[in-house]
Amino acid sequence: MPKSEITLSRTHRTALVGCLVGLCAVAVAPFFLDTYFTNVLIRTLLLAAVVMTVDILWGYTGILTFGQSAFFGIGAYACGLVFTHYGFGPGWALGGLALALGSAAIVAAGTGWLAFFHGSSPIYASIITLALPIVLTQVIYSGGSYTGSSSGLSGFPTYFWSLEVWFWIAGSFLVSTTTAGWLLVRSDFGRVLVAIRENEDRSAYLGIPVSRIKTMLMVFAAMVASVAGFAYAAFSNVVAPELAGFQLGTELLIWTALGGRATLLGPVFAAIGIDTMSSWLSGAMPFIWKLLTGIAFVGVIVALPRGLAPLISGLWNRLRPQRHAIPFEANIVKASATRMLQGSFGDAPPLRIEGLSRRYGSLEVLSGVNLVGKGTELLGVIGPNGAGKTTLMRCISDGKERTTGTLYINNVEIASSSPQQVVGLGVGRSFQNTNLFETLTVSECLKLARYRIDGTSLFSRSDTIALPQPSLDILQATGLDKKLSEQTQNLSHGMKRGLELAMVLATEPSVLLLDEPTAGLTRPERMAIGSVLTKLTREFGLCIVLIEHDLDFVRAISDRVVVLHQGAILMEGTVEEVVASDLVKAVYAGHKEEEVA
Ligand SMILES: Nc1ncnc2c1ncn2[C@@H]1O[C@H](COP(=O)(O)OP(=O)(O)OP(=O)(O)O)[C@@H](O)[C@H]1O
Repeated sequence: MPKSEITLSRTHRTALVGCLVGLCAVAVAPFFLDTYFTNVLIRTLLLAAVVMTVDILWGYTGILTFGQSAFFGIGAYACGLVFTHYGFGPGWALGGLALALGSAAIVAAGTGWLAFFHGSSPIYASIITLALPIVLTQVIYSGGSYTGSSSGLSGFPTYFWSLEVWFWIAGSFLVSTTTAGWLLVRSDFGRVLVAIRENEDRSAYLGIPVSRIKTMLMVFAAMVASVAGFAYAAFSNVVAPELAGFQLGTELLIWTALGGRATLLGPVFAAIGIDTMSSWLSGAMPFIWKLLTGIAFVGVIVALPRGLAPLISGLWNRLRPQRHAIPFEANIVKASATRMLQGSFGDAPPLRIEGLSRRYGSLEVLSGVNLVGKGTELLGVIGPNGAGKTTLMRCISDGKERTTGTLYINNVEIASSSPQQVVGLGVGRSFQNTNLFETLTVSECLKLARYRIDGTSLFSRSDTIALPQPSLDILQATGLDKKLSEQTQNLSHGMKRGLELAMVLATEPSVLLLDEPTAGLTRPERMAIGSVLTKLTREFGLCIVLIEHDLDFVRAISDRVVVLHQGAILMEGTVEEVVASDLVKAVYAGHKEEEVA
């Protein structure tokens, strides 16, 4: 059996064992607890499940959300409203639960649509999620006798099961959702979430639908929170605006931070510990308990900015006998019948630009650019600093960048397509600055690049990555094929550039935009990359647009050269024509604009 299969089954086995241990603990715990603590723990276990969703959203995906309390409140009020105003019984309970799930999903989808549009900043999403509980609380306040206004609803008919039964329901819910969350963050999809957190723009330029993934994640997290809220209302027989409020939303974040972001179990245990302790302190020291918890919170954040879980796992790793983890070994194979390997993208020129301009306020960075990039052609774009070369790349790879003009990729107008949609049209872009996912391994990065074509697994890790031949060539030329389980932050600069190129090629582009791909590389590394690029045009029919300052490199590999100067095309021709041109020499010598014109 290959190693990777052992790792894969290990993950699921660990999840199964963890789930069973958790369920056993839940089954026996009520027999060791008094009534007061059982009561407190039922609420705490339900809130811990909500904290787990906050950790997936914030810790793993980087969405700082204050809004999970709103979904908890939606679930609680769905229960309170249905049981108070409409009816009580199994049918009504199921109807209320469906209402909770549906309302939470719709509100979360609306919030995601508002917060995660292409180009929105993370702080914008935080402000939207901050507004959500505030708005919802106001809606509850203005609901009069229907919502119970500031007093909420209480005394409605519900299931008055014993505390043990409610404890088992809350505990099983927490254990099952946490097991699912644990498998999710360890799966291939979990790596996609980390990639979005680490470098959202780069993820989009690999064709990953960042906004859609974030919105879907928010919808599922909201649904889990709403079920917890529904169960809490049915158990406690009380709903109040505070359940949907901003204060609870902030507490959920604090518990996540204290437990340790992106550790999943840390925030879950922190929620259980802190909420239980707070309940005890509020009874034992009613006047100073908030001060004490505040001081403890500040102390932990200052001393342990990454939370408690990394400290505890560090201590545990020191104490237990050293065991070497089996690294996750990916099996790289050649992708069969890829579009690239067929070497054909039809008769139309892969890239056509007509009348392109880009303004930043009153500054016109590009004006009236017309350009055609043919298949099997390496088009060098040169020009002095600030000429507009990178802006040109940005306009080709993002439909919302340009001010005017029309762009076609393989005869399809890009209109106002987002970067991931432009990747779908066949554009691959590498960046001027090496732009990778620092904590992911080489194989995880390559798998990300195949997301658009091969999809991803939600609850498991696949050990096989199918790559097109040019990606395999780059891996071999740079030695990356021997470093598949290495984190990218440990790679040399040359290897990082190589990996970036291999990732872009893994998306199977027909138009490849390269912004100084050999900057900072040694001569042998430049030669290796140069020969791969030449092969890409000759054998695979790609249209490559290459920005370079190294004129010798451009001369060695380009079929045609375009000179940009002050946002306009100054000259276009063969390498020899451009190099011999007095106009170009004058531009590079820094002569005044009038002299050049
Ligand atoms: N977001 C922005 N807002 C305002 N001005 C910008 C913005 N981005 C670029 N510019 C300006 O546009 C001009 C062209 O920038 P660009 O990065 O495209 O040049 P370049 O030819 O790629 O230069 P280099 O070779 O130094 O990378 C510069 O004057 C730059 O200051």
